Amino acid sequence: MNGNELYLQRPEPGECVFQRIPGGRQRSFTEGREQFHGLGSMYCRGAAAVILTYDVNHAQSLLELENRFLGLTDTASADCLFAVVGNKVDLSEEAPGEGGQGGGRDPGQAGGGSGGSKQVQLEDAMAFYKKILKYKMLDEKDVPAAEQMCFETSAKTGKNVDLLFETVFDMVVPVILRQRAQAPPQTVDIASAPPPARTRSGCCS
Ligand SMILES: Nc1nc2c(ncn2[C@@H]2O[C@H](COP(=O)(O)OP(=O)(O)OP(=O)(O)O)[C@@H](O)[C@H]2O)c(=O)[nH]1
Repeated sequence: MNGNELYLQRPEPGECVFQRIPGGRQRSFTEGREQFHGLGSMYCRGAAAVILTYDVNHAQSLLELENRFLGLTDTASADCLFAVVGNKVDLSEEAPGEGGQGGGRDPGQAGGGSGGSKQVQLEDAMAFYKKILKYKMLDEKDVPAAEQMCFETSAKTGKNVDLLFETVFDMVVPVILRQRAQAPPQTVDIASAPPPARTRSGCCS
Protein backbone atom coordinates (compact mmCIF):
# COMPACT_ATOMS: atom_id res chain seq x y z
CA MET A 1 0.00 0.00 0.00
CA ASN A 2 2.49 2.60 -1.12
CA GLY A 3 -0.32 4.56 -2.69
CA ASN A 4 1.08 4.66 -6.18
CA GLU A 5 -1.19 2.10 -7.70
CA LEU A 6 -4.46 1.06 -6.18
CA TYR A 7 -5.21 3.18 -3.17
CA LEU A 8 -7.69 2.53 -0.43
CA GLN A 9 -9.72 5.69 -0.41
CA ARG A 10 -11.46 6.26 2.88
CA PRO A 11 -13.71 9.31 2.89
CA GLU A 12 -14.79 8.72 6.50
CA PRO A 13 -14.01 6.21 9.23
CA GLY A 14 -15.67 3.38 7.54
CA GLU A 15 -15.67 3.07 3.84
CA CYS A 16 -12.88 2.04 1.54
CA VAL A 17 -13.14 1.77 -2.21
CA PHE A 18 -10.57 1.02 -4.84
CA GLN A 19 -9.44 4.30 -6.22
CA ARG A 20 -6.60 4.82 -8.65
CA ILE A 21 -4.80 8.03 -7.77
CA PRO A 22 -1.61 8.69 -9.72
CA GLY A 23 1.25 10.35 -7.93
CA GLY A 24 1.03 8.85 -4.51
CA ARG A 25 -1.08 8.62 -1.39
CA GLN A 26 -3.49 11.43 -0.93
CA ARG A 27 -6.08 12.10 1.67
CA SER A 28 -9.67 11.92 0.53
CA PHE A 29 -10.84 15.41 -0.32
CA THR A 30 -14.37 14.52 0.72
CA GLU A 31 -13.23 14.03 4.35
CA GLY A 32 -16.47 12.19 5.00
CA ARG A 33 -18.51 15.35 5.11
CA GLU A 34 -22.22 14.89 4.63
CA GLN A 35 -22.50 17.24 1.65
CA PHE A 36 -19.98 15.18 -0.30
CA HIS A 37 -21.67 11.85 0.11
CA GLY A 38 -22.91 12.01 -3.47
CA LEU A 39 -19.30 11.72 -4.52
CA GLY A 40 -18.99 8.46 -2.63
CA SER A 41 -21.39 6.75 -4.98
CA MET A 42 -19.52 8.30 -7.90
CA TYR A 43 -16.36 6.56 -6.70
CA CYS A 44 -18.19 3.27 -6.56
CA ARG A 45 -19.72 3.50 -10.03
CA GLY A 46 -18.96 0.31 -11.91
CA ALA A 47 -16.65 -0.92 -9.15
CA ALA A 48 -15.76 -4.59 -9.39
CA ALA A 49 -14.71 -4.72 -5.74
CA VAL A 50 -15.38 -2.61 -2.70
CA ILE A 51 -13.48 -2.87 0.56
CA LEU A 52 -15.48 -1.62 3.51
CA THR A 53 -13.26 -0.79 6.46
CA TYR A 54 -14.01 -0.17 10.10
CA ASP A 55 -11.94 0.21 13.23
CA VAL A 56 -12.04 -2.92 15.43
CA ASN A 57 -11.70 -0.71 18.51
CA HIS A 58 -14.62 1.50 17.58
CA ALA A 59 -17.99 -0.25 17.35
CA GLN A 60 -19.64 2.81 15.86
CA SER A 61 -17.43 2.57 12.78
CA LEU A 62 -18.99 -0.78 11.84
CA LEU A 63 -22.48 0.61 12.40
CA GLU A 64 -21.64 3.54 10.15
CA LEU A 65 -20.68 1.17 7.37
CA GLU A 66 -24.19 -0.17 7.45
CA ASN A 67 -26.07 3.05 8.12
CA ARG A 68 -24.19 5.50 5.97
CA PHE A 69 -21.93 3.79 3.50
CA LEU A 70 -23.61 0.67 2.23
CA GLY A 71 -26.01 2.76 0.13
CA LEU A 72 -23.07 4.35 -1.64
CA THR A 73 -22.29 1.02 -3.25
CA ASP A 74 -25.56 1.06 -5.20
CA THR A 75 -23.67 2.18 -8.28
CA ALA A 76 -21.15 -0.66 -8.11
CA SER A 77 -21.31 -3.36 -10.78
CA ALA A 78 -23.92 -6.07 -10.34
CA ASP A 79 -21.32 -8.74 -9.61
CA CYS A 80 -19.21 -6.51 -7.36
CA LEU A 81 -17.21 -8.30 -4.66
CA PHE A 82 -17.35 -7.02 -1.11
CA ALA A 83 -14.68 -7.35 1.53
CA VAL A 84 -15.19 -6.21 5.12
CA VAL A 85 -12.02 -5.19 6.90
CA GLY A 86 -11.49 -4.44 10.58
CA ASN A 87 -8.35 -2.34 10.80
CA LYS A 88 -6.09 -1.31 13.73
CA VAL A 89 -5.97 -4.76 15.34
CA ASP A 90 -2.49 -3.90 16.60
CA LEU A 91 -4.08 -1.64 19.21
CA SER A 92 -5.99 -4.44 20.86
CA GLU A 93 -3.81 -7.45 20.31
CA GLU A 94 -2.68 -9.57 23.19
CA ALA A 95 1.01 -10.08 23.76
CA PRO A 96 2.43 -13.14 21.93
CA GLY A 97 1.83 -16.35 23.84
CA GLU A 98 -1.27 -15.16 25.60
CA GLY A 99 -3.47 -16.94 23.07
CA GLY A 100 -6.72 -15.65 21.72
CA GLN A 101 -7.89 -14.89 18.26
CA GLY A 102 -6.06 -11.57 17.96
CA GLY A 103 -7.21 -10.81 14.45
CA GLY A 104 -6.56 -14.31 13.18
CA ARG A 105 -5.01 -15.67 9.97
CA ASP A 106 -1.49 -14.41 10.47
CA PRO A 107 0.01 -15.29 13.81
CA GLY A 108 3.50 -14.65 12.44
CA GLN A 109 3.02 -10.91 12.45
CA ALA A 110 2.31 -9.86 15.98
CA GLY A 111 1.14 -6.33 16.46
CA GLY A 112 3.03 -3.85 18.55
CA GLY A 113 0.26 -2.35 20.60
CA SER A 114 -1.68 -3.42 23.62
CA GLY A 115 -4.10 -1.81 25.96
CA GLY A 116 -6.76 -1.09 23.32
CA SER A 117 -10.10 -2.70 23.87
CA LYS A 118 -11.41 -4.55 20.89
CA GLN A 119 -15.05 -3.67 20.44
CA VAL A 120 -15.81 -5.52 17.22
CA GLN A 121 -15.27 -9.23 16.68
CA LEU A 122 -14.73 -10.97 13.37
CA GLU A 123 -18.15 -12.60 13.81
CA ASP A 124 -19.73 -9.13 13.83
CA ALA A 125 -18.02 -8.37 10.52
CA MET A 126 -19.26 -11.66 9.07
CA ALA A 127 -22.80 -10.83 10.18
CA PHE A 128 -22.43 -7.47 8.44
CA TYR A 129 -21.17 -9.21 5.29
CA LYS A 130 -24.37 -11.25 5.30
CA LYS A 131 -26.37 -8.05 5.62
CA ILE A 132 -24.57 -6.72 2.56
CA LEU A 133 -25.63 -9.80 0.61
CA LYS A 134 -29.21 -9.30 1.76
CA TYR A 135 -29.09 -5.62 0.82
CA LYS A 136 -27.73 -6.53 -2.60
CA MET A 137 -30.23 -9.38 -2.88
CA LEU A 138 -27.40 -11.83 -3.50
CA ASP A 139 -27.60 -15.50 -2.71
CA GLU A 140 -24.93 -16.69 -0.31
CA LYS A 141 -24.15 -19.65 -2.54
CA ASP A 142 -23.37 -17.39 -5.53
CA VAL A 143 -20.73 -15.30 -3.78
CA PRO A 144 -17.58 -15.93 -1.73
CA ALA A 145 -18.28 -16.98 1.86
CA ALA A 146 -18.10 -14.48 4.71
CA GLU A 147 -15.08 -16.36 6.11
CA GLN A 148 -13.17 -15.57 2.90
CA MET A 149 -14.18 -11.92 2.68
CA CYS A 150 -13.83 -10.66 6.25
CA PHE A 151 -10.39 -9.67 7.45
CA GLU A 152 -8.76 -8.10 10.42
CA THR A 153 -5.74 -6.01 9.55
CA SER A 154 -3.24 -3.56 10.85
CA ALA A 155 -2.06 -0.93 8.44
CA LYS A 156 0.59 -0.18 11.06
CA THR A 157 2.19 -3.62 11.33
CA GLY A 158 1.07 -4.85 7.91
CA LYS A 159 -0.79 -7.76 9.45
CA ASN A 160 -3.03 -9.46 6.90
CA VAL A 161 -2.73 -6.54 4.49
CA ASP A 162 -1.08 -8.63 1.75
CA LEU A 163 -3.57 -11.42 2.38
CA LEU A 164 -6.45 -8.96 1.96
CA PHE A 165 -5.21 -7.52 -1.32
CA GLU A 166 -4.07 -10.83 -2.77
CA THR A 167 -7.41 -12.45 -1.95
CA VAL A 168 -9.42 -9.59 -3.43
CA PHE A 169 -7.27 -9.35 -6.56
CA ASP A 170 -7.39 -13.10 -7.17
CA MET A 171 -11.16 -12.92 -7.03
CA VAL A 172 -11.69 -9.68 -8.88
CA VAL A 173 -9.52 -10.35 -11.93
CA PRO A 174 -11.77 -13.13 -13.29
CA VAL A 175 -14.80 -10.90 -12.65
CA ILE A 176 -13.25 -8.05 -14.66
CA LEU A 177 -12.23 -10.39 -17.48
CA ARG A 178 -15.76 -11.79 -17.60
CA GLN A 179 -17.23 -8.28 -17.69
CA ARG A 180 -14.92 -7.32 -20.55
CA ALA A 181 -15.77 -10.44 -22.52
CA GLN A 182 -19.48 -9.68 -22.18
CA ALA A 183 -19.19 -5.98 -22.96
CA PRO A 184 -19.88 -4.77 -26.50
CA PRO A 185 -16.67 -4.47 -28.54
CA GLN A 186 -14.93 -1.12 -28.21
CA THR A 187 -13.38 -1.28 -31.71
CA VAL A 188 -14.80 -1.39 -35.24
CA ASP A 189 -13.36 -3.87 -37.71
CA ILE A 190 -13.11 -1.66 -40.80
CA ALA A 191 -11.97 -4.59 -42.98
CA SER A 192 -15.32 -6.32 -42.54
CA ALA A 193 -17.42 -3.13 -42.77
CA PRO A 194 -19.46 -2.72 -46.00
CA PRO A 195 -18.07 -0.16 -48.48
CA PRO A 196 -19.66 3.30 -48.07
CA ALA A 197 -22.37 4.34 -50.52
CA ARG A 198 -21.12 6.61 -53.30
CA THR A 199 -22.71 9.99 -53.90
CA ARG A 200 -23.21 11.62 -57.29
CA SER A 201 -20.09 13.73 -56.79
CA GLY A 202 -18.08 10.64 -56.07
CA CYS A 203 -17.58 11.39 -52.41
CA CYS A 204 -18.63 9.08 -49.62
CA SER A 205 -21.91 10.03 -48.00
N1 LIG B 1 -2.38 1.80 15.43
C1 LIG B 1 -2.82 1.95 14.20
N2 LIG B 1 -3.09 3.16 13.71
C2 LIG B 1 -3.57 3.27 12.46
C3 LIG B 1 -3.83 2.16 11.63
N3 LIG B 1 -4.34 2.58 10.44
C4 LIG B 1 -4.35 3.92 10.52
N4 LIG B 1 -3.90 4.33 11.73
C5 LIG B 1 -3.77 5.70 12.23
O1 LIG B 1 -5.07 6.24 12.39
C6 LIG B 1 -5.04 7.63 12.10
C7 LIG B 1 -6.07 7.94 11.07
O2 LIG B 1 -5.72 7.28 9.89
P1 LIG B 1 -6.34 7.65 8.52
O3 LIG B 1 -5.74 6.79 7.48
O4 LIG B 1 -6.21 9.13 8.37
O5 LIG B 1 -7.84 7.18 8.68
P2 LIG B 1 -9.21 8.01 8.83
O6 LIG B 1 -10.28 7.11 8.43
O7 LIG B 1 -9.10 9.29 8.12
O8 LIG B 1 -9.28 8.28 10.39
P3 LIG B 1 -9.62 7.31 11.60
O9 LIG B 1 -11.04 6.94 11.51
O10 LIG B 1 -9.34 8.15 12.83
O11 LIG B 1 -8.77 6.09 11.49
C8 LIG B 1 -3.64 7.96 11.64
O12 LIG B 1 -2.95 8.50 12.73
C9 LIG B 1 -3.08 6.62 11.26
O13 LIG B 1 -1.70 6.56 11.42
C10 LIG B 1 -3.55 0.86 12.18
O14 LIG B 1 -3.73 -0.20 11.58
N5 LIG B 1 -3.07 0.82 13.47
